[in-house]
Amino acid sequence: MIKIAPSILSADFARLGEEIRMVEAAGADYIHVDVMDGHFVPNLTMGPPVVASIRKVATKPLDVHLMISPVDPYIEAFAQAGSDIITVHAEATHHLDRTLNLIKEYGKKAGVSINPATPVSAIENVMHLVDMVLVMSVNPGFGGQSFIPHSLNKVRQVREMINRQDRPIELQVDGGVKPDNIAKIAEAGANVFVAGSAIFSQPDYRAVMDSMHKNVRDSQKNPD
Ligand SMILES: O=C(CO)[C@@H](O)[C@H](O)COP(=O)(O)O
Ligand SMILES: [Fe+2]
Repeated sequence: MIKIAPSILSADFARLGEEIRMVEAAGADYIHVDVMDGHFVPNLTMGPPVVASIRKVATKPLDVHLMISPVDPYIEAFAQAGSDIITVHAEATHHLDRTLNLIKEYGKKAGVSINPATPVSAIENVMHLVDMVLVMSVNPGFGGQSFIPHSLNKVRQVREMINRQDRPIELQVDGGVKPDNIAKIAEAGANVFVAGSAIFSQPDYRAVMDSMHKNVRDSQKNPD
């Protein structure tokens, strides 16, 4: 079973509540919220007040992807705003172990993300602390970029690391995920798929998510 996390970065912000209700009705498993600071990534998006407003509308877990540095001073605000999963970048904090523990102290699920140029070894020593690993398949900062093919190797490596743990850890992929490449990414071992432009650029959100599920199912039935 795969999970789909629509990234609201590509939604119509003027109608954000309605967009969230629509993707939830269309089968979203998580609502993916991209937080950017104009420093760690070259773009600015939203902060805790917007997450708190989304919380009032969303019924699915809020999957908050923090692309901000420093990050520790903001964990409390994002936790109190109603995030369910808080994902931080390994590259954005000097003390990743401390940052992940901080998220857990607030009772939230902790995710760790790595950029395309970061080796999976960067997170080897924090696997015991995380509930989710996010492999970025584009350089973070913008929606609508193309999937970087080398990311598949990293997904395979992270899947092996997860399989060595004695508890379930989600493996999320974010960036350039589309109905036509999702099966390959699932085969590599991912189970949570962020998709922004692929969903919100189409008039029928359910049709996109259904085709994502179908393509993964078909490839599982007929490998190769
Ligand atoms: O974190 C990010 C970008 O930094 C993503 O969540 C994007 O918003 C995904 O958008 P698409 O590549 O699916 O259009
Ligand atoms: Fe994201």
